Amino acid sequence: MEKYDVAVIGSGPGGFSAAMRAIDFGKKVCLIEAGHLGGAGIMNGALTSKAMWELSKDYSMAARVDRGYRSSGLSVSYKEVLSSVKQAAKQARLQMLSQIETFSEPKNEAGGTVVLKYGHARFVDKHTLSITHNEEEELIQATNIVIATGSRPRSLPGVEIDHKNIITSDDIMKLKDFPEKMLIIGSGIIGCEFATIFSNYGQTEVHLLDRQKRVIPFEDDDISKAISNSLENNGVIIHHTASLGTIRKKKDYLEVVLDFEDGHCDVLEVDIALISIGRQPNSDDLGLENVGIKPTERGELDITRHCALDDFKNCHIFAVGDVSVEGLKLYNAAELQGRHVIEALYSDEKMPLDYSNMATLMFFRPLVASVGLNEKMCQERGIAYRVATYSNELVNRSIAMRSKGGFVKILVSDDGNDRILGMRAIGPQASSFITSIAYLINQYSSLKDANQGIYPHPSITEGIQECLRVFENKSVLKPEAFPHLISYRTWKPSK
Ligand SMILES: Cc1cc2nc3c(=O)[nH]c(=O)nc-3n(C[C@H](O)[C@H](O)[C@H](O)COP(=O)(O)OP(=O)(O)OC[C@H]3O[C@@H](n4cnc5c(N)ncnc54)[C@H](O)[C@@H]3O)c2cc1C
Ligand SMILES: NC(=O)c1ccc[n+]([C@@H]2O[C@H](COP(=O)([O-])OP(=O)(O)OC[C@H]3O[C@@H](n4cnc5c(N)ncnc54)[C@H](O)[C@@H]3O)[C@@H](O)[C@H]2O)c1
Repeated sequence: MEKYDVAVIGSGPGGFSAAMRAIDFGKKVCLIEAGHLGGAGIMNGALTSKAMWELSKDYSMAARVDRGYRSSGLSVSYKEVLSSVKQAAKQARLQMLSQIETFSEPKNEAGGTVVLKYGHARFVDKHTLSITHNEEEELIQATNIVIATGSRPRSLPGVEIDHKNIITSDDIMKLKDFPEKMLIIGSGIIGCEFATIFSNYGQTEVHLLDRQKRVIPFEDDDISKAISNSLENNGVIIHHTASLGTIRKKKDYLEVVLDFEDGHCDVLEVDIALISIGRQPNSDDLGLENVGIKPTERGELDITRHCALDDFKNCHIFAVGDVSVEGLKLYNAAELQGRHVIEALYSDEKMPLDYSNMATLMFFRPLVASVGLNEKMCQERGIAYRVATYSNELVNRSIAMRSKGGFVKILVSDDGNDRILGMRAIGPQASSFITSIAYLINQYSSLKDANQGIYPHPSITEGIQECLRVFENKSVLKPEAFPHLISYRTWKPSK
């Protein structure tokens, strides 16, 4: 039986980063993958959806008629879009394979190596895994085992996903053409991202089912409202306070009944129904019963701040990424955890993981970036705060881009320390500047520290600068002159 220092189950961002950091510590690593190399980090997930988003954004830009140009004969082929998206996935996968090949033999003094085995891994005992591939079984042993098996789309009780007309995000790349009419069930990040992508192409009538009054319900109302408005401006028809009644399969279409909170129903005919109501951890069929590990009711693996499934000192089995209960279900969270578990095992790194400055991007039109606390979180935790918003409409770069809408919103603590607590930014380039605020949060910086920055002109980041100045009543443009574009308020918990 082959023996390894570390076996990693799953090659998504969590598993791959763990395997690569283990090489740095001179370890002999076995990386096991049952499906696509790179997991949802690449295929049917972060990379492929972002490639689709980028292409759809370019197309929608070319289709504009309000910028002094008008393209003629513009057309788009879903097949060719997919071909480009597949190329993107292939490029990233080949890079991973190149590195795996490079380290199949020791390359430096530390001497770490990695072998990739395709197959489904299950625990036989605490140090032994069986790997099944094409009905052949192999056993391997490892001192430490990292479970990085990720997640899959959650199904909707009573609705059979046929992967043709009733689909999940895993099936988007199997579609043959742009649907004429599409219903997206679930208005979380995946639902709103695909609503943005398909509406950007303008080939599909997109309906979005939202159980509540606002999409992206975990964000503050002003953010959710801005996202709702921008989706609607892009042509998406949002059915707020609706739940799915029935889906009936007809010969050429789906007949869908939507039940609304006020008691009325709407019947729609669509070609495709996309179910995007969250994701389910891949913790079943891992033989966890053989090693005494019981997932939570939701199927997640309950880990410590060092990603251990038991007391760290006595633990040989760890879990990272979407399968775990900790952190946000994001690419960067999985990668952070994968790196951390190996550093905690083989170095002096003993600080528990801190997710407070983890930034997120949501790929709508325009982009939404977030880091740290929002008003809802502060209110739930009873944290007194001051909050300011500053519209991009007052920022010269945004004016030059002829870009409409978008704003930054910053929260600072109202406890005399003026600590930066969080930021939300809606607008172009939000992805590139969110990390500057993430850094300030990580450094426990105050408003005074943050105001030391000198921002380049003309840049969208000048909106952050002005927003920070609003707290100290030092902004160049004043809330009194632009009450609908600049706001400031405070909140304290009631005693
Ligand atoms: C449509 C979509 C868009 C997304 N966009 C973003 C984004 O823009 N930004 C962002 O930060 N996040 C995004 N995410 C989330 C991100 O992709 C995940 O959080 C991340 O991939 C989780 O990484 P992971 O390593 O935990 O698991 P995964 O990436 O899911 O990888 C797990 C791997 O384990 C393998 N596996 C499972 N069971 C076994 C087994 N028993 N044996 C062997 N192998 C096994 C699977 O085949 C899979 O390849 C998106 C997700 C989706 C679905
Ligand atoms: N840009 C990004 O960072 C990015 C992009 C895509 C996905 N992701 C990750 O993928 C994960 C999964 O995304 P998701 O959008 O599937 O989940 P989600 O948890 O973000 O949203 C699910 C939505 O479905 C709704 N819902 C739940 N049950 C429903 C039902 N029976 N009927 C109608 N609606 C229902 C919920 O109210 C919620 O709005 C997210 O947690 C996110 O972290 C991240």
